Amino acid sequence: MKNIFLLGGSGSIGLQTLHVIEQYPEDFKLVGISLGNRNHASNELILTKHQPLIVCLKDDSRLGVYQNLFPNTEFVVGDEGLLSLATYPMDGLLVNALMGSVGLLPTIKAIESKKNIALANKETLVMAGDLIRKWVNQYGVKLIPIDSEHNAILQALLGEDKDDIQSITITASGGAFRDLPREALVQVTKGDALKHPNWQMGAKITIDSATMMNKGLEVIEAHHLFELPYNQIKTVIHKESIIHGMVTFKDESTKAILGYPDMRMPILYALSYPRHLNLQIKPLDLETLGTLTFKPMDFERFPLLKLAYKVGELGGLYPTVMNAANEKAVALFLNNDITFLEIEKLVIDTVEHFKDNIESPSLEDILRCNHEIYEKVGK
Ligand SMILES: NC(=O)C1=CN([C@@H]2O[C@H](COP(=O)(O)OP(=O)(O)OC[C@H]3O[C@@H](n4cnc5c(N)ncnc54)[C@H](OP(=O)(O)O)[C@@H]3O)[C@@H](O)[C@H]2O)C=CC1
Ligand SMILES: CC(=O)[C@@H](O)[C@H](O)COP(=O)(O)O
Ligand SMILES: [Mn+2]
Repeated sequence: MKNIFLLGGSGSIGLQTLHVIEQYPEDFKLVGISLGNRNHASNELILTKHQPLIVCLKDDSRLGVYQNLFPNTEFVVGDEGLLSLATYPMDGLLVNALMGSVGLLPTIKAIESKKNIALANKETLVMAGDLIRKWVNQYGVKLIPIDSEHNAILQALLGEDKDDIQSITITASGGAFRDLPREALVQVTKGDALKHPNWQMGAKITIDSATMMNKGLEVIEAHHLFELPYNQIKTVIHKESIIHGMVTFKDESTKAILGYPDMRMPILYALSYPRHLNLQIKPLDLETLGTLTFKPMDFERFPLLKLAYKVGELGGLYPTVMNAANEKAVALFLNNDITFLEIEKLVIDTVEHFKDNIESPSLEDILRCNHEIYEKVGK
């Protein structure tokens, strides 16, 4: 039985993780969870069903209500509460399904408390990939990606020698506006941008997908996960999202992992790694699948992906700057404060004006930079 600590339990990945856990009562036990404020009825159902030992609430607005309903559960609150959950003194796997930079510190604290990590929160690796890799090695824990492309590449790499890799390829659906030229982006709305063609996901990543920032974050995430230079990390538009990731070896043979777009597959693999357990989802049927299509990535059409490669190469605080600017710009867009194209502009301008890079920043440098950029962008 594996103990599971789930951060971001009320979100898209969080709820799908719960769905997976519920299919395997003999294998996984939810012992800790963090929950937001979106749906209290759903939160109460989760707590009734799983009876976790510790629960982190986003704020204390309904703390008393929860404490009365679940007197045997320990409740903690806010950012400090996330750290208490991450460091809970019990072995287990921490699933980080938080959205954004808030995910970084709990990941680090969980590593220090020797928990294995199943990581959906890609922002963690974008901001502090070098430090995370160092701590993962130092504390001897596993870091397993949930992000579908990286999870697929992890599967394709199992049993292979890193020296035999020629390149890895991350596929991109193209997002909500993949068929629109740049000129048409002037008039797109929030509602349009939130319509992802293939995946049902949280709002922030859905917008990142429409700007192609998501692929940029994923390229940096892959650099840290697989310890590959950026010229060995490729992206291609694959609008069906059936192939999630590929590894090409030096002899030109290529391994690809396929499946319908359903996050329960990579989530289960991250929970059961390196085993593949039964999963009751739509079986892949090649006969009805039809044609799989591929288009070269257009870096002029998607300048944020081009920026991410540049920022990744520059290293230091640059990925944190890009990530913080993007997180703020997307929040402003979702709040109807800026237009879709202003997301790109804010992110590019912020990176261009940044002059205080540090080659090997400490965690404190990264957190301070993240906070300063987030506060400054859009002001
Ligand atoms: N959704 C997907 O299919 C995929 C997601 N990812 C990555 O996984 C992560 C989560 O994505 P997704 O599930 O879509 O996002 P959601 O927005 O659906 O869920 C995010 C979760 O984090 C919680 N949260 C956000 N901010 C805070 C905070 N400050 N304090 C405490 N809790 C907080 C939310 O609470 P609340 O309920 O209140 O909003 C929610 O539980 C992201 O990094 C994303 O890039 C990667 C691949 C696929
Ligand atoms: C499901 C998943 O892993 C997302 O990160 C997905 O990749 C988003 O789709 P895009 O390919 O459009 O970015
Ligand atoms: Mn992905």
